[in-house]
Amino acid sequence: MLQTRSFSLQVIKEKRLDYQKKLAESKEEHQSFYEEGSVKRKTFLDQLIESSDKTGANLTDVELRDEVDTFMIAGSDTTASIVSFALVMLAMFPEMQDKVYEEVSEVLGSDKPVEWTDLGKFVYLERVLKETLRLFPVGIGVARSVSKELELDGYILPAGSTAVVITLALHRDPEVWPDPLRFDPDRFLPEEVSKRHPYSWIPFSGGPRNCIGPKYAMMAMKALTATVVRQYKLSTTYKKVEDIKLQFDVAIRPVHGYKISMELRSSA
Ligand code: HEM
Repeated sequence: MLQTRSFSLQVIKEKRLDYQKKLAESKEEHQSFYEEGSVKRKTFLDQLIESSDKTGANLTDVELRDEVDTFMIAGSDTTASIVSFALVMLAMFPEMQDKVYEEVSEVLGSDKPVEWTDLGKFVYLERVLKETLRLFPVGIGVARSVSKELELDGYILPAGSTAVVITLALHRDPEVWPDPLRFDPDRFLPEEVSKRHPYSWIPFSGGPRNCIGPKYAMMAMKALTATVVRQYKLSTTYKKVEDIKLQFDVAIRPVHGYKISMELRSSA
């Protein structure tokens, strides 16, 4: 981790020097540094360096690195972990795996790679991923500091205290989710969703400081899961959701690993 962080810092220093050099050149030549309107896209780091400079925020290299790290950790570990849990679920429930395979084959045909325009058509896969996010919501909960005294359901939360919502407990509450340990993607059929409180499913948290990446995350998870299921048949020694004992580090993880066997499909 330390090595990665010093590597990130090195990249940031170089990018920043590059930015300053190009900025000076473009001022001399009265050109836009980033070729506005052209097809050339800025990377996330380019955008950060530029806006830090233009807005006068003047983030230090370490602050920039922390922003980049937040994106990398918040955006990649989370998605990877949900896809891994989803693959375990599909391995555990072969009839659901078949359904996903059929959907993916129908949309993609025999050898077309997944494209952005295909993702909206993976409706059953989306329900599978949502049900996975319910049972294994990555972050165990979300915390907020209480800025002024608040009465909630007859309880007083004093100013200065910390309020924590344990997402995992909410997502497995039998009053909200009947038979909560049953993996059932059809809980996310529109007619079922409309029966529940909008905040009964909050894997990305809620309110003004919720996750910024749900749409991108869903796209990435669909693309990855579809690509794997299309090529491999999955199986696992796990028999039921209760068998997956969880440990809580920064994210929820299975104590005994994801335990998936993959067999290349004959049509792949
Ligand atoms: C399955 C994938 C993901 C899950 C389950 C997830 C979940 C969460 C949760 C629970 C929070 C805490 C929000 C709060 O405190 O209320 C959060 C924050 C955040 N997430 Fe995600 N996330 C995912 C993917 C992503 C992706 C793909 C990105 C970036 C592209 C991202 C960027 C962020 C950032 C920057 C924050 C901090 C927001 C803030 O403090 O204002 N996340 N995420």
